[in-house]
Amino acid sequence: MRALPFYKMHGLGNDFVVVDARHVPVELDAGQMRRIADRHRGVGFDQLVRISQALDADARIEFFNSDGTRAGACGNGTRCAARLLFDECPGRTLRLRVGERLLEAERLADGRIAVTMGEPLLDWRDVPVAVPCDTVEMPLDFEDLPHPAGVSMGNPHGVFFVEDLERVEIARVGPLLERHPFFPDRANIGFAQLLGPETIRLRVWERGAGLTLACGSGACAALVSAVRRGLVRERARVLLDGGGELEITWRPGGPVTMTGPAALSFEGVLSAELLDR
Ligand SMILES: N[C@@H](CCC[C@H](N)C(=O)O)C(=O)O
Repeated sequence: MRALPFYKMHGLGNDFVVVDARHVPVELDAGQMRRIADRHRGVGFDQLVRISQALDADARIEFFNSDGTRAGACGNGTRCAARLLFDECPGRTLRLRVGERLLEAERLADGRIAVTMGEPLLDWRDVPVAVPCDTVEMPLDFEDLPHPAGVSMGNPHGVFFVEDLERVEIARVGPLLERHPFFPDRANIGFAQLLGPETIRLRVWERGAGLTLACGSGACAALVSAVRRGLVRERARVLLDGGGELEITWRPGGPVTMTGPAALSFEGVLSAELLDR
């Protein structure tokens, strides 16, 4: 494959290689993606984001984890793709096709991007989890962790509300929970601590990418779970490891909205050597 231009972007430190396949076909296999994701020999990313044409939207956005697997949603990556599209053609709103979902993005006057992420799926079969249950509090017994909540934002999330985030060994328990038989499609594992009536601190072990500095869909899942448990009302600031925050809102029965920054770090070219199959 010939050299391929890319954008290196991030949302609160959750970082992406973004490729534009709207005018040239870009097909990367899992091996190529893992090579590009390698932070020593490649470029490094948590997710690769591919923008392509859509018949029913301004663009189609797809996401791939650093282990080469596909992700059905990515909040921070969606804002980054929207930022590129807004830079190219400033306008009030964009419609983005992400899997089955049609998302809407808006660039605010302060430069942040607001995305309507669609409705959370809350049935146990939709998360999915292996055991029929109420996903507000799921019967997963794991060490001394409390029972998690389950949510799909187009991708699976388990959210554990803990008293003290510093006491959770995320790098150890994250991979065990990601691949726990309770989550048949694996899952993104969030650990949330309530800091106030409108403030949640969140750390996420991401499926297929490991511990990341931020996770947009994870922030949506945490807010939805906190609302369902009566811990917050319909809005919260979610503070992430990368610094900064996402503002998430959700009213039961409606879509989740996520607002936050999207940064362009640099533009580059993926070498033919890196893209060799
Ligand atoms: N970083 C993302 C979520 C990425 C997807 C995830 N690892 C999966 O496999 O579902 C975000 O900002 O939402």
